[in-house]
Amino acid sequence: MSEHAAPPEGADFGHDFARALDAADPLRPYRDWFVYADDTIYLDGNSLGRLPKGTPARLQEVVGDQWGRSLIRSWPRWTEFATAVGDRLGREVLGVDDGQVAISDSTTVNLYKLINAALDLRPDRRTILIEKDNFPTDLYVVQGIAQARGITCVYLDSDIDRGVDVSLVADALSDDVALVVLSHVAYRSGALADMVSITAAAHEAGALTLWDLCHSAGSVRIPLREATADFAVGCTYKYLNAGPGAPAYLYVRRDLQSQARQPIWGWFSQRDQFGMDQQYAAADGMARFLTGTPNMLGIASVDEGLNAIADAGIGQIQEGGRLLTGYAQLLADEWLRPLDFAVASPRQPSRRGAHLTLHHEQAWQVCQAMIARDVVPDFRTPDRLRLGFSPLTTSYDEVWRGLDQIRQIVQVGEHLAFPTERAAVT
Ligand SMILES: Cc1ncc(COP(=O)(O)O)c(C=O)c1O
Ligand SMILES: Nc1c(O)cccc1C(=O)C[C@H](N)C(=O)O
Repeated sequence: MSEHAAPPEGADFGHDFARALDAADPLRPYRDWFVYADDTIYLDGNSLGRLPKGTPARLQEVVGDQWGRSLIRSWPRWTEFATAVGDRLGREVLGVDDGQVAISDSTTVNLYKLINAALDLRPDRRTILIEKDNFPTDLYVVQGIAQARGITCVYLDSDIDRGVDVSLVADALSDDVALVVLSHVAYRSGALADMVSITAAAHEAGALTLWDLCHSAGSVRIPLREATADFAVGCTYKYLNAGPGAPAYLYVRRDLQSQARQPIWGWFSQRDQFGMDQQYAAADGMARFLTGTPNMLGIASVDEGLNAIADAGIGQIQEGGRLLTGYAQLLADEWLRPLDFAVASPRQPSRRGAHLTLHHEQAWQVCQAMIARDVVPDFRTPDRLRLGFSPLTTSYDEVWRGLDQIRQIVQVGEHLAFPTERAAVT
C-alpha cells in the first residue's frame, strides 16, 4: 500500500480482494494463536487486545503449581519476575537493552512516579509541557502534580487529527521547561509523533521527556534508544494482549537511574527489602521504580502475550498495521466519504499507528448501530469513530466486512434509531 493509500495494482473493492490480501499476509498464521469466540468483527484491539490461546494454561500454572502447590516457596522466582519480564518487553517491543524496563502498577501510577522523578531532576525549572489532546489520565496526573508542586502546566495547541510536530514543541520550550509529556501514538487520531526530533529539541533546551507508549507498544517500532528518550510508560492490555487490568510498565534510561527517585517509597523499591530496616534506602536499577507487591498473575499474562510479538517481530507487525490502516482508508474513501465520513487521522500510513479514525457528525449513533450488528469499534468524543486494527489478530476480511457494515448502516439510516446521548461507558 503506498504512502498515500492509492489502490495497489489490480486492487478492487470486492470481498475477494480482501480474501486475497489475507491469503498473502505473512502475519496470517498468528491468528491461530488467539481466541476468536464467535463471528464478532473486532475493531478495538487498541482498547483491549484479544486473548492469546496460551494464556489460560499459563495462568493455571501460576495459580495451580506456583501458588497452589509451592505457596511462599515461589517467592524466589517471583521477586525477579517484574524486572525479568520488563527486560523481555524492553527487548522485543521497546527495542532497548536489559535493565531499563520494569512491569509495575498501572500507567496512571507510573505517570505519577516518573513525572515526579523527572521534576526532581530539574529543580530550578517550573513548567511542564503537555499536548492538550493527550490521553485524559496523562492530563489529570500532570494537573494534580502541577497543583501540588505549585508549578505551571503549559498545553501544546496540537491539531486534534494530526497530533504534535516538532516545531510546536520547539516553540514552547524555554529554560523554564523541566519536562515534556507526550504520547507516541495519539489515542484519538492515531497520529505518530516524531520521538527522535522532539526528544532532541527538548534535550537541547535542557528539558526531559516522558513518552506514553500505550498505543504504540506492539503496533509500531519505538525509537526510544535512537532518541535517547528519558522516561516512558505504557499499558499491556492493548496490542500486548495481556488482558484487562494487566500491569503496566515503565522505562528509565540507564544513566538517569542512579539520580532519579520516584515518590512512592514502597518496600519493593528498598535496597535490602527483607532487611526490614526502618529507614528507606532506594534500590539500584529498575527495582527502585517498583512500589509494593507486583501482580504475579498479571505479569505472567504479559509474558505470555509477548510470545506472538517476539515470534513475528515488531518490524513485520508495524508493516502489517500500515497495510491494514491503508486498506481501511481506501475503503473509507470509496464507500464512506460519500456518506459524510472523513478520515480524522494522518493520511500517510507511516504517520500513524495501527488505528484509523473517522469523523462523522452522528458517530455515536453509528457506533451503537455497529455494536448491535456485532461489529465493535470505539466512539471517541466529540464525533469520532475509532477503528483499531491489531496486526496480529485483525484480518483484511474483518476490515472489509466492518467497513461494509458501516456503509450499509448509514446508507439506510439505521443508526438514526439509536440514542443521540452518549452512554457513560463507551
Ligand atoms: C494513552 C493512554 N494512556 C493511559 C491509558 C490508561 O492508563 P491506565 O492503564 O492507568 O488506566 C490509556 C488507556 O486506557 C491510554 O490510551
Ligand atoms: N483502559 C480502559 C478501561 O479500563 C475501560 C475502557 C477503555 C479503556 C481503554 O483502554 C481505552 C483506551 N486507552 C483509549 O485509548 O481510549
